[in-house]
Amino acid sequence: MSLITLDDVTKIYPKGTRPALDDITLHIDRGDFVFLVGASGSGKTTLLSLLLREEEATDGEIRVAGNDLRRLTNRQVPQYRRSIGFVFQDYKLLNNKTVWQNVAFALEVIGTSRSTIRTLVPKVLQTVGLSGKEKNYPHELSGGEQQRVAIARAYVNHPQILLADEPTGNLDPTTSLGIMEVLDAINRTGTTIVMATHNEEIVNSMRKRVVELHNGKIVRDEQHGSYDSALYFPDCDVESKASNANAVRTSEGQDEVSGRQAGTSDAMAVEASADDPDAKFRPQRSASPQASATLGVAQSLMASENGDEGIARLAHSVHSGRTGRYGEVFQSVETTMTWGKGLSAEDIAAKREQEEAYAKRHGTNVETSGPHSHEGQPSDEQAVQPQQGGADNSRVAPPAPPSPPAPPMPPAVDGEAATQRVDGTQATSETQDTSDAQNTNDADGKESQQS
Ligand SMILES: Nc1ncnc2c1ncn2[C@@H]1O[C@H](COP(=O)(O)OP(=O)(O)OP(=O)(O)O)[C@@H](O)[C@H]1O
Repeated sequence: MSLITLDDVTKIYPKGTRPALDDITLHIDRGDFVFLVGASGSGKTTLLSLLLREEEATDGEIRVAGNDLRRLTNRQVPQYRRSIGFVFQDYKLLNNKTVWQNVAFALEVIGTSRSTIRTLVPKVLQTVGLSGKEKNYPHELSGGEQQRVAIARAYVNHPQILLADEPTGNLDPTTSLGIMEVLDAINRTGTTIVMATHNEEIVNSMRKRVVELHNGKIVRDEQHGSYDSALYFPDCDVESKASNANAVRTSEGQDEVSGRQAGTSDAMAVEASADDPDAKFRPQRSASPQASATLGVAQSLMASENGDEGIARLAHSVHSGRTGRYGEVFQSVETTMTWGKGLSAEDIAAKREQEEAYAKRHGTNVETSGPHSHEGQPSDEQAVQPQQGGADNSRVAPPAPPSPPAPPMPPAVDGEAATQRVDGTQATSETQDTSDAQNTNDADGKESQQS
């Protein structure tokens, strides 16, 4: 029996002019990874809201993990939501709490003992690559790091279902890759993931099940599916980038179809071996089943040879600069400046000065020459630059890119980008003892407690 079933479900909002969901039927099995795709307004968020029981269906039956959501009383809803992790596009962290406190809070509200919290929080933070950031506040983190906190908070209770609404929507391709690695590893422990996204690069690389919505109806439900965002974002700028990207692909002789087929069978092999995905990583000693699961994810993340083909493809795609139509258009200023190298605005400015001085000395053009521009490769200095405060703290070593793109020359350093960086010099977190996390109040946190 499926873990999630929607049968003939319709949702009409009170002020809606048409059904947001129109008689949809969808069954999702335990352990599935499902991408919900479709144009803006097609009903993706509505579907997730119904599963989270934030909204109620106008018609039809929804069952989640044995719960008939029509029969759930309002008093039972909070308890129900605790069995589901939820990750939002805009993170929804508690800004007045540290990383540790944000994650611990999710456990406190369900009455987890302090000792279990002390065991679980560091493990889940390790899982998402945030060890060392425990005392930072959300404003001291990059977008990718904030999303990792949100995932840690959603996953710390090891829910059987994790719903994610555009979790990479605000992130650059490199950072998104790190987030997908975490979600993929979580999925491999058996957690069912339903993720709404517009990011075709992710969908096409991961080749999971794809459910496509259009005007509230399911128009496609495909195993190992793909997605063409140009259908939904037919902007001319995007279109021209798309044709350029396709030209690059063709000239490189990349066989999309055969690649896809190979990937499909690989993906199937991964799924076939997923009957007991925890087995390989099961820890010898652990405080609880939750701790085991969390540690399992951490171990699978660190054992890169266990990474699945979808992530490898995504890493290859991102690192070779094929960031896709949507990705290119939505690259953040921060990424454009650093190309995911984790360089601070100050570092970039210094590097720029260095290059200009070099060009002046040698009478060459700064765009085409300089100490760090040989053959279009990033300099060694850039490559080994510590990731302090960088967009992606993942410990996962993605497959080596065959030929990394030259880092784009940075535009003038602006204050906005500078403030997005985490430079680790903030004093606020230093005064906060980690143990305070266990003494957090809940009054102010209720507003955004996830799930
Ligand atoms: N609270 C609401 N009241 C009335 N109409 C709503 C409400 N929320 C969503 N809708 C409508 O329901 C439809 C589906 O919206 P939904 O947010 O589910 O789409 P979506 O696919 O998630 O879009 P996006 O990709 O932009 O997030 C849209 O027509 C939207 O305007």
